[in-house]
Amino acid sequence: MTAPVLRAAAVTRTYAPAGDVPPVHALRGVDLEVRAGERVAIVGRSGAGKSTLLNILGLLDEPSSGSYALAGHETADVTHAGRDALRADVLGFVFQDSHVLGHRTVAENVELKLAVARVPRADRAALVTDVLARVGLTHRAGALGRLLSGGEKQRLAIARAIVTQPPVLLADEPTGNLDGANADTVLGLFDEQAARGTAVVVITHDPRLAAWADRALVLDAGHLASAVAVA
Ligand SMILES: Nc1ncnc2c1ncn2[C@@H]1O[C@H](COP(=O)(O)OP(=O)(O)OP(=O)(O)O)[C@@H](O)[C@H]1O
Repeated sequence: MTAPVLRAAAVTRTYAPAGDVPPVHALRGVDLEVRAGERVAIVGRSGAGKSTLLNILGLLDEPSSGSYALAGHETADVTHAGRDALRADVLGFVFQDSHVLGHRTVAENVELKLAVARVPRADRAALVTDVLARVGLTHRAGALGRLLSGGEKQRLAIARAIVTQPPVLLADEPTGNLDGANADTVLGLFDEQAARGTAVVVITHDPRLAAWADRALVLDAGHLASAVAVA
């Protein structure tokens, strides 16, 4: 079996606020391995530690203890600059509110991601064209981001996240603001990406996403528990 593309081992994260406030043990020893092409949903109540875990998986935060390896790199051994490069090369992010740049066109929104990922300028236009076709936004390529509908914005967010063909796609409530049809479209795009070998990890309140994933895990008070039995 192939090595996991993402491996968290005994990860804890304790927030230690200043003053008399007691520390918060947001993650209490999380083990997680995800392989290429797997679709994993992590569900949990508000305050369970989902954002904390996503921040660590996305290299936006570091564990208090334990280890996290991404695409074969032990992240504790990576320099600050190395983390930025690793994030750009290995990760795609999709957030609930899409973070689309409203005053840039759809095509520019995608091209900016390629620039950050240091893709040569000469290669960018073809990649933008290809990914906009995949998410069904070819006809909106010249439209400003702020003029898109909610579903279109989320498809643009996905286009940006997948245009570099990252080995790992992390999504935070990716269907939270969408109606059923648009949510299905988003999950269909994730399916396609997983079929291309990307590991897709979705963090959500929505138990329906557990039914979509290959594997569903429950985060409860900082513990990541066994797969949920999906009805
Ligand atoms: N910067 C911080 N300082 C102190 N405590 C924090 C901080 N960030 C999160 N927490 C606490 O850590 C715990 C886990 O928070 P986290 O945001 O990871 O949960 P969540 O599952 O994402 O919640 P939600 O679904 O409501 O966004 C909560 O008790 C929260 O109050």
